[in-house]
Amino acid sequence: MARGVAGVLRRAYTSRVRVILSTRKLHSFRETESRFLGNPVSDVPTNRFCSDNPVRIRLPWNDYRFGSYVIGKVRGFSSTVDNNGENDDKEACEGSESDDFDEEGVINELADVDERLMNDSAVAEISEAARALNDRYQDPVGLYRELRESEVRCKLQHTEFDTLHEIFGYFAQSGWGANQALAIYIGKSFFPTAVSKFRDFFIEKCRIEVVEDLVRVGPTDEAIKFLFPMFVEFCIEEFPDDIKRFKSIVDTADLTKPAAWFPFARAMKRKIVYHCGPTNSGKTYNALQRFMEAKNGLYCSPLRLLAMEVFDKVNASGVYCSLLTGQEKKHVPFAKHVSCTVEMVSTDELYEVAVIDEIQMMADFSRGHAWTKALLGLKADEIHLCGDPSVLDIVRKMCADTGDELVEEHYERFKPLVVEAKTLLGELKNVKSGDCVVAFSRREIFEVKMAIEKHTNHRCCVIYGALPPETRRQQANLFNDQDNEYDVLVASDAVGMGLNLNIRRVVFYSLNKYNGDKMVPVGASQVKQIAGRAGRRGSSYPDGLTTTLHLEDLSYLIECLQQPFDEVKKVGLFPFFEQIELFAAKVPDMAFSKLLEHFGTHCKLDGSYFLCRHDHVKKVANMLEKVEGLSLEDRFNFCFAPVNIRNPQAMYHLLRFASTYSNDLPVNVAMGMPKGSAKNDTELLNLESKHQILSTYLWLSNQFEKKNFPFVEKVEAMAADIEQLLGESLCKASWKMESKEEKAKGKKKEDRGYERPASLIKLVNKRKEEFGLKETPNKVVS
Ligand SMILES: Nc1ncnc2c1ncn2[C@@H]1O[C@H](COP(=O)(O)OP(=O)(O)OP(=O)(O)O)[C@@H](O)[C@H]1O
Ligand SMILES: [Mg+2]
Repeated sequence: MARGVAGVLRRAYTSRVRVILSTRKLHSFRETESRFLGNPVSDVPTNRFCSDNPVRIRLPWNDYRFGSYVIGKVRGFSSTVDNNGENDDKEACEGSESDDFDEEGVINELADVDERLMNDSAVAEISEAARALNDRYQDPVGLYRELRESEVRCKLQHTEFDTLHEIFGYFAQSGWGANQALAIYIGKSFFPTAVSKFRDFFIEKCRIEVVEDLVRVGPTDEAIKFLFPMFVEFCIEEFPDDIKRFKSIVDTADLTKPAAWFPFARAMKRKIVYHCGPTNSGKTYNALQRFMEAKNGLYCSPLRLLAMEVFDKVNASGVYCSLLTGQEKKHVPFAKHVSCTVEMVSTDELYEVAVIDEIQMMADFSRGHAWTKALLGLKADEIHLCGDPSVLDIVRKMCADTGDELVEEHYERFKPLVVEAKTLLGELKNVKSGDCVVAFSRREIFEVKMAIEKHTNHRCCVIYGALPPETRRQQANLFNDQDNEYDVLVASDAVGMGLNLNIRRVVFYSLNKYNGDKMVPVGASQVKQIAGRAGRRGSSYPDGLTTTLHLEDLSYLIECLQQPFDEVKKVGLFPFFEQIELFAAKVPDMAFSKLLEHFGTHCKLDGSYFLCRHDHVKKVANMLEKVEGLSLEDRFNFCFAPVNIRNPQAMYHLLRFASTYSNDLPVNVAMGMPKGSAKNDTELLNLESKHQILSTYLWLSNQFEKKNFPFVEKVEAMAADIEQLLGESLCKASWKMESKEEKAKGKKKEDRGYERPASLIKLVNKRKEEFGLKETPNKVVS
């Protein structure tokens, strides 16, 4: 080893090396592990082994020298190093940080040696050394036993000692090692300590010839994989208490078999009917027909507004139906049917027919768990799912797991959606009666409304997320009613799901949206949902049109509408309170926000599920940390209250509600009521904000005992007053929008007429040129 092990290895890893290992040894390791833990092999968290997933390991020296990655495809513990060109594939390229490559450093070090040859020879050398190591010690567990029993202390040279330290240092930092160690319940935080204890043991006990062989392999993945089975045996003997403790934490965070959480639903033979198709194809209509025929039923909606629409329709057709949302319970006497928001689903009641609308929302990053829970847990003889085809495959898989019968019904749109190629040519004065102009921010919505009302004779209704559903409904009714002057709707994506409005044409004002961090193009499935509001069967405009304000956005719109539905591979899950409670018992004295984070890092999930994001919950949990005297369950409920975390006033009131509750005092809303409708945007925002606070109170009153929230009637009356004021304000709204800076400075913006924020979709411009979209005729897309 004339050039020194470390030098050779560094050079070796400038070329991409793939480590291929056999599954046989992995399996034998799993058996060892399950034997110890008393688990059948199948209970072991197999996802931790990543047996089919490439593992990307950052080499410790990357940071200061080569900046390259090694891709190891882990299939077991006997390893070979394979540097054939064919393995030098795109995975390696994806992960490589070749931009950081310190070329000068390499050149200095390698002097006049041909780098490629050097790498190849170095790799070959390691490969040879690793092969020799594995051939010589085919039974690492046996070797470990031998070391355990050995009385002899081996004498090491300085260089060997240093290289061993390098090897174990590399081991302690190995992502692969830390992941594999999870399978024997060595947690990631304990892993480096376990490795350092193992190093001390190894250095003390190891035979000199093993050390020499290992040193030849150096700080590489091969060395780790050789040492790993010994490490496992060592941990099992040395750290039984740590392993048991960690295992019990992991077991309480086990989300691997969500179907088993609902034994009653599992005991039933349920029939699942999947109404699968695009927007405006009659999916919800047909499911509701079955719902209304049943002797009792439950309809689960993605939106309060849609739950209200169904509540109205079902009652109007002579079937008594109650309404249940987080904020509102409208019990209709003798009703055996309920229209609810999906978060309010009870898995305790027995129904003949349940409908879960917009089932593709199972894949939603934050709310998906509510749909998953409804599908797995509802006790209904028949469950009708309405949705697009994106979750069809995963629903098939879930039904196979639960043993439910699945019937698929496929739908086509009643009438094709036609894209108007002419667009509005950038002029809002080209809007027509029955248009819905879609913008993705509150500010843009008002700018559009003002511009249309200033430059045309049309009057606009508005619908956006911050408005209470009652106000949205009132605006929707105003627009749907043909006997008034309000014939244009300006709306955000809040109009997107399932609603039936009298829309002739959906016009996209822009196709960019703020995602909480930056502006991004609106996703294809959302564009489809929104465009699908045009031309609903039974409305005044059964032929649907869609277009954009600007020609430059048109090709992106067409592209979205033509895109096939993505196939969803995973759906959302979230633990029940009881699971969090069990977990909390294992990690006492942990702050609730930390507890949620801890749960997130320790939970086990199988490949079809992901843990829903709960950043918003953690923010509220952080704020409520200073409120003492709340039980874990109370805290859990407060943290899930619907509150706009970006609204300080709303957060302040939630904090007050929680503090009052924790002192066992009746919770009240201390808030001045506005005297009249809004005369400017600040006053309108104030109305919206006040309504949100009242809405939070009402939601909490449904989670906690009535004695703690005794002012529900008063708060409902206040909320109704504000809804009234909001409705009046929106009809009268004709003020100019101010920017944040102008608001802060109290300055008026110079009137430059209508201006649109610059489009993000530069790509579209390019494509427009490519396809010469100016000549595009109207296009039927579905
Ligand atoms: N067979 C029918 N007879 C009369 N009206 C119908 C029929 N089927 C659907 N409709 C009406 O067509 C409109 C669209 O139907 P529906 O809401 O069921 O579509 P959808 O496929 O659920 O659309 P989305 O994906 O947007 O929710 C509704 O107003 C509905 O009442
Ligand atoms: Mg529908």
